[in-house]
Amino acid sequence: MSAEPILRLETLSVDFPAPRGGRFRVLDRVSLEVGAGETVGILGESGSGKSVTALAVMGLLDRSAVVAGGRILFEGEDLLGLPEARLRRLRGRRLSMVFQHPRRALNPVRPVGKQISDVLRAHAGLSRRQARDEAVAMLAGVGIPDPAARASAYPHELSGGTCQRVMVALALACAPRLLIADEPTTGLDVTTQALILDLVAGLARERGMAMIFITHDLALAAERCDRLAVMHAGQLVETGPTAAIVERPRHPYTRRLLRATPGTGARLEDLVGVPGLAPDLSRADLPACRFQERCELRIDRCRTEVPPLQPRAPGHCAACWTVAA
Ligand SMILES: Nc1ncnc2c1ncn2[C@@H]1O[C@H](COP(=O)(O)OP(=O)(O)OP(=O)(O)O)[C@@H](O)[C@H]1O
Repeated sequence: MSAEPILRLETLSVDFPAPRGGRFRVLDRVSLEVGAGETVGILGESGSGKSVTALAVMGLLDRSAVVAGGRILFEGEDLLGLPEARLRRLRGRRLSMVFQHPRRALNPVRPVGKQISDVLRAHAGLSRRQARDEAVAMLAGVGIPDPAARASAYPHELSGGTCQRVMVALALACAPRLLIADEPTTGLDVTTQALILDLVAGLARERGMAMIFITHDLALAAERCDRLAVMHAGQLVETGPTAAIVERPRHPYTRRLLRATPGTGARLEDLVGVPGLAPDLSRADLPACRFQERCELRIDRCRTEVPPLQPRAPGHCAACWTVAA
């Protein structure tokens, strides 16, 4: 990775109000780096904290969330505590996100071409005409046929796949330094999925953009990402180069995930290989390693002391008391 990563999360912790009063920790000291031109896949079961991590970076966490500690360094600047106006300027210009549900993320009462030209005008200072032409060119760039006509369509007039392409065009409109794609192809057919992922990967390579790819689909992440970060119940348990993790996973949870993944398209929740449920994060007696109760290798220490993320091979770290190297 280049000397200075585009994004560096340092021991980021996020709490939400607990149903019975107090707070519970949904992100527990998460540290992660993403370099220029690099795609990092964040993997984990539902509720493991992938979206909360993404929303924290974007400054779009629910108002009830409390950032309990850590830093979010974007190009060296801590995003936490930045005034909202400055964050808003960063979003869409240097930081962008493709959401899980494009129809919900797009403005339903504005034609899609206008939504893209709004971004171009606000952030790149283009004239109305330049922005309109550029928006049509961007729709063509994401493979939408007859882009000039589609530019004046409203989201409800377009298919799910086309809306997702519009989201990608919107997210890339101002050539961000970091793109976060949260399950960007959920609900799309395999062909459209591959087209969209190829498109984003191509642009990322071309522009040296950093990318975070959030998914449940381990096989897809293995195919698309340079590095992987595996999360379980709000804790980052393993991170490293994709090939190293796939060939020799160190954390017992990652090993189970790999054993449970027969091939591309398999979704973790469909599989039986990871026994037990992730713990209820609002429980008062949560073990220090949140995988402890599901782990066949557990020792007493796992209940009381959080294992640090430690290097096991170059660039490959795992947080576990029981794996030696
Ligand atoms: N607004 C909120 N209020 C309370 N708890 C929340 C809120 N948003 C998320 N959480 C909790 O934070 C935890 C992490 O959720 P998150 O959405 O990040 O998981 P995820 O890994 O992205 O899951 P999925 O794959 O299902 O999207 C979960 O326990 C979830 O219930």
